[in-house]
Amino acid sequence: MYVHVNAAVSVDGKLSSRRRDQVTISGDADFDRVDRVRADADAVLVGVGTVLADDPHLTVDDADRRDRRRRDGRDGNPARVVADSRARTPTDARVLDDAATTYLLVSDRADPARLDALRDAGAEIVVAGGDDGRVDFAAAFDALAVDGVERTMVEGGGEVIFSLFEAGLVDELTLYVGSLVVGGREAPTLADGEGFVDDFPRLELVGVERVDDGVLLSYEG
Ligand SMILES: NC(=O)c1ccc[n+]([C@@H]2O[C@H](COP(=O)([O-])OP(=O)(O)OC[C@H]3O[C@@H](n4cnc5c(N)ncnc54)[C@H](OP(=O)(O)O)[C@@H]3O)[C@@H](O)[C@H]2O)c1
Ligand SMILES: Nc1nc(=O)c(N)c(NC[C@H](O)[C@H](O)[C@H](O)COP(=O)(O)O)[nH]1
Repeated sequence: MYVHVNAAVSVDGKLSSRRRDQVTISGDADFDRVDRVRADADAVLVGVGTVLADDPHLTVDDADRRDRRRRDGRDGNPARVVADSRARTPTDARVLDDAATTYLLVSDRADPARLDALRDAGAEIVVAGGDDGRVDFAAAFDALAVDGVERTMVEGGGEVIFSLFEAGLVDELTLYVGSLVVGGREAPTLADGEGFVDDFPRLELVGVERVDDGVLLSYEG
């Protein structure tokens, strides 16, 4: 699985405010770039924290890009994937509408009745639990690959992105740094989780570009 993490942060590295509601950091050009990255992916992945906070749709906005995908024999939108160990995704979440296939990655601790309700709402359930009761991403990606998902774009949030770095699964990171200060010790950052104390993952900086009123940094994992 090729894993491309994309996120937008404030100058102080925050994904959103301490209220954890969505903060618009990207400008129009960056959102258009995000749409292009989505259109190139087989799947777009977020954690359930992002679903609960933002209720994202995770589809391709640009009709030409969707048409191009269909001409290439693909679905108009990439699949949507939610890391959701305990099946907390609301059954009326926007990711569960019929615009694309949606996989929920759950652990074996998820309540079977919740799973039935989510299946009825259109979700494909993938059980891939790790020893810590959370999603084992390596196992989940192997399961998705069987369905032809070879390229996944990850759109956050900070808990999921930390776990992917911890598991050594990040191939590429694009980070838009907007020119605003958010602050807040409880505000989510690019990589939260437990944090590293040694053996810090190192990335290779491969691109720096001014976009909107911010900077797009491109890294290889
Ligand atoms: N600026 C941006 O680019 C951007 C992008 C996305 C999100 N955001 C913001 O980020 C915030 C949400 O981020 P978040 O960090 O709270 O949530 P998140 O990373 O989207 O989701 C975290 C949840 O995913 C579940 N999960 C399942 N398996 C996991 C694993 N192996 N590792 C980590 N998590 C796993 C956990 O819940 P369970 O234990 O219940 O499974 C965990 O609490 C919101 O404020 C949103 O607006 C900003
Ligand atoms: N690239 C980017 N710039 C931002 O300023 C911002 N706040 C996000 N946030 C990502 C988060 O996952 C959002 O929930 C989805 O970008 C919403 O996706 P939809 O438009 O609903 O498909 N992403």
